Amino acid sequence: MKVGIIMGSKSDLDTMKKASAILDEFNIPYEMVIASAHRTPEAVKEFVTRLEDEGAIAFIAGAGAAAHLPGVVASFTTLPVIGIPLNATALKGIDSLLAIVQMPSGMPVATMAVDGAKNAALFAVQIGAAFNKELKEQYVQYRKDMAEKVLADNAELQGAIKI
Ligand SMILES: Nc1c(C(=O)O)ncn1[C@@H]1O[C@H](COP(=O)(O)O)[C@@H](O)[C@H]1O
Repeated sequence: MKVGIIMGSKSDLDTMKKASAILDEFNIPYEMVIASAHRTPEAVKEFVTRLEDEGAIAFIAGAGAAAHLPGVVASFTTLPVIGIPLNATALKGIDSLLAIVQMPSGMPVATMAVDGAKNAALFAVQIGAAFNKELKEQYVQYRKDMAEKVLADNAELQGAIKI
């Protein structure tokens, strides 16, 4: 099980590292590359087709501005593509959000929130967990830990209010 992470520019790296951090947490192998549908189209095709041949389960594709990258990744694979619109221009991610979410019928890209790299990786975890019992258990535990933290935060707040 492997995930392909692709971003359009080195300037996207800080945000995209939030996706690789989650995959690290779940011990899911990944390859992360900078490749652009506009600037290096052949590299995008090579990466996507190679990872699909190697048994990848999904792609995470992040791009800002005129974000054609996730759609172009989808054109080269039948695997699920998770798109992350990135805040990279004066339009603050609205440009890339609209570019990614408005895929033509028949060519879906699962679109996350602007800069939603963490959720993109969790979505990939969910895809893997549907077919892997161990990963599902890990993800269920992740949800429990998150719920416990909210409950603990609230208990702390209630304690502070009483004082
Ligand atoms: N949207 C795309 C694509 C593409 O869609 O192929 N290639 C680069 N970019 C985006 O352009 C923004 C600015 O890139 P630079 O900082 O390199 O000028 C980045 O957010 C990148 O993802």
